[in-house]
Amino acid sequence: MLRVNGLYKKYDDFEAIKNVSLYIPRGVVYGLIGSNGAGKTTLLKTVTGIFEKDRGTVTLNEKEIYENVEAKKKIFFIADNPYFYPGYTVKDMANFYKTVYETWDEVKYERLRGIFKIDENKKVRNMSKGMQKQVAIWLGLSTNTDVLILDEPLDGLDAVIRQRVKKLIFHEVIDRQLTVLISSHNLRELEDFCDYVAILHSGEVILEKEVEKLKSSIFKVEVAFNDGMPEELMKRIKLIKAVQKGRMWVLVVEGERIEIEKTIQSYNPILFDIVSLTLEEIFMYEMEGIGYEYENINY
Ligand SMILES: Nc1ncnc2c1ncn2[C@@H]1O[C@H](COP(=O)(O)OP(=O)(O)OP(=O)(O)O)[C@@H](O)[C@H]1O
Repeated sequence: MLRVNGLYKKYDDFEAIKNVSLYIPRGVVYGLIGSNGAGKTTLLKTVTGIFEKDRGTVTLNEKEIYENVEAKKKIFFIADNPYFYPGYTVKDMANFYKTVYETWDEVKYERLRGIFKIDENKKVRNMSKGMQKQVAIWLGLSTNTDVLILDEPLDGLDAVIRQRVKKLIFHEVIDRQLTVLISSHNLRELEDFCDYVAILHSGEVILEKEVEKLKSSIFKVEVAFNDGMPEELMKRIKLIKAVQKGRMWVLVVEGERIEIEKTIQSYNPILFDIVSLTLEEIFMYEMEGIGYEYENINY
């Protein structure tokens, strides 16, 4: 598993990463969300050892990654603007990675060639940005490393390719317990893809949660009663937010769905509906709860 503990990274006097700790178990997809300038790229490049850290530890299976060639061979990093050697074709890059990563899987490379449908004899730098991203993902998956770290890999890819890439990565997670750390601006993009999500804001992790737990622990309720909202009910449920719209109340409630239903139904509402929230809505309410102005964060 990948563990980041008390990580700090400065650019001169500017502290871009402040005391970040993450625990990423093997075989999960871990999403890192943050607005422009939140520190995602800095964090990922510091985790992979491209940038030197100022403080803290980053370990893979309890072994420090910094200046540890063996540990680094288990990780493949796809940058937001992936680097390719000048004049190199996809095939040339593949041959280069073959010499670096002992885990390189030629059969997978060939299989993915059929999926991405990109000419392996074309110079990568002459390709469009989206195609270059696809090449990076194609090569990254072919290295067959234990860990794949991706900085906004889906940006610049069209909707069909985005789904295809997600599916390919997902299969690797299921089939061989690949561990994925992926950054994005977009909660909606990662909603159906991640097991865990963390929000980075001004270099700090302000929220980290397991997606399934989150989604099964917070609900939106629309409810109305003949004689108004019973005061006692408000005390019996864990209320995050309550908004009155005429006779109807919209409540955001934390807890088990069945328990919430049972409690509210016991007051004989004349209207009652309970729905799950999107990840974006959950984060919005959670962050309001811890005092962050979500609107100002603008993910
Ligand atoms: N080389 C650098 N020198 C000085 N400051 C830097 C450098 N690189 C990044 N920063 C600053 O560090 C902060 C975090 O930048 P970073 O690129 O890590 O954010 P990000 O979350 O990846 O942003 P984006 O979503 O826009 O790519 C920003 O305030 C940025 O201006």
